[in-house]
Amino acid sequence: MNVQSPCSFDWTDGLEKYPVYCRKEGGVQGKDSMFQYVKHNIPGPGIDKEKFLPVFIGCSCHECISDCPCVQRFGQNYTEDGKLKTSYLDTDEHKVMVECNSNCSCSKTCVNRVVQGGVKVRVELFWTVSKGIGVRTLEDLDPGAFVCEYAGEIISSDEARKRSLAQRKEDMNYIITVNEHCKSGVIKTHVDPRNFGNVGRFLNHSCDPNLTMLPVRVDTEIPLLCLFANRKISSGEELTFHYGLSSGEKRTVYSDIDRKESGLIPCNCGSQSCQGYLPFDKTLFED
Ligand SMILES: C[S@@+](CC[C@H](N)C(=O)[O-])C[C@H]1O[C@@H](n2cnc3c(N)ncnc32)[C@H](O)[C@@H]1O
Repeated sequence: MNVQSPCSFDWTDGLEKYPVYCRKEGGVQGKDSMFQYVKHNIPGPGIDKEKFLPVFIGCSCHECISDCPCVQRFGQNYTEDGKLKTSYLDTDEHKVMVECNSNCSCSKTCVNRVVQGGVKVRVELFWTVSKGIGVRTLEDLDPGAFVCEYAGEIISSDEARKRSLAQRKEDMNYIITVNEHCKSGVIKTHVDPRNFGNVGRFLNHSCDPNLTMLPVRVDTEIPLLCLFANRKISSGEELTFHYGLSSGEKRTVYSDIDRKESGLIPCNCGSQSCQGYLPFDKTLFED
């Protein structure tokens, strides 16, 4: 794969470790009118800024191995070479993952700090045949490799519902809702990278994806929605994740007009297990 820059500007505004360029074919315009690049989540409407302040107690380790209090409390989630343990990718039962944080005295290269540094691998944007812009990797990836966050504005459920209803007639939707089921109920996190987002906003959906999204916490209770390779991925492959549970609808039931009313978008992932439509959170479309 040719890693040379195919167009002149870096879509991350120099904020990430590696620049992200876009292949010109398909006539992708400059990004300035589309969105503002942010490396991590920012508070949006309806979110108390205090929720973004550090809440976790720090460790005083030099090297965070098994006796680090953070590792003892939240587990050793990563291998020595910074990959997510693959057992985490094979199960629907996910434990709470918390990394060392800004109250810890370990360095930025601590083995318990994997997702907090931003995009970890070289990627580029490209124009897909039927899904708009997509993201592909410019390097081979092993299972468990961290690729990027799905970062954007964190918004309240009311705001997510308002924005989803407003966006239902548009072709591109960006709001992702993650539901974490815990003893005290369901924690809902809504991220909208449409106006403020990182490279994750260009990841397309697939019914047979090569990335898995998992919530990881660093400083605050608000999780980072992190994307890890769930299998070996070759340089040049498009990176995709599953946008949610299947909507369960059949492709032939809706005409395009009905689709615009219902918010359903036909899925063009091309996989053998394609469910026909992009998944979405129905509760966001109820008045
Ligand atoms: C988060 S954006 C992904 C980036 C988008 N392709 C772009 O050009 O900005 C989600 C939107 O991309 C399109 N998309 C993503 N996956 C798709 C798929 N499998 N089939 C059809 N359209 C898809 C849909 O319009 C969806 O609302």
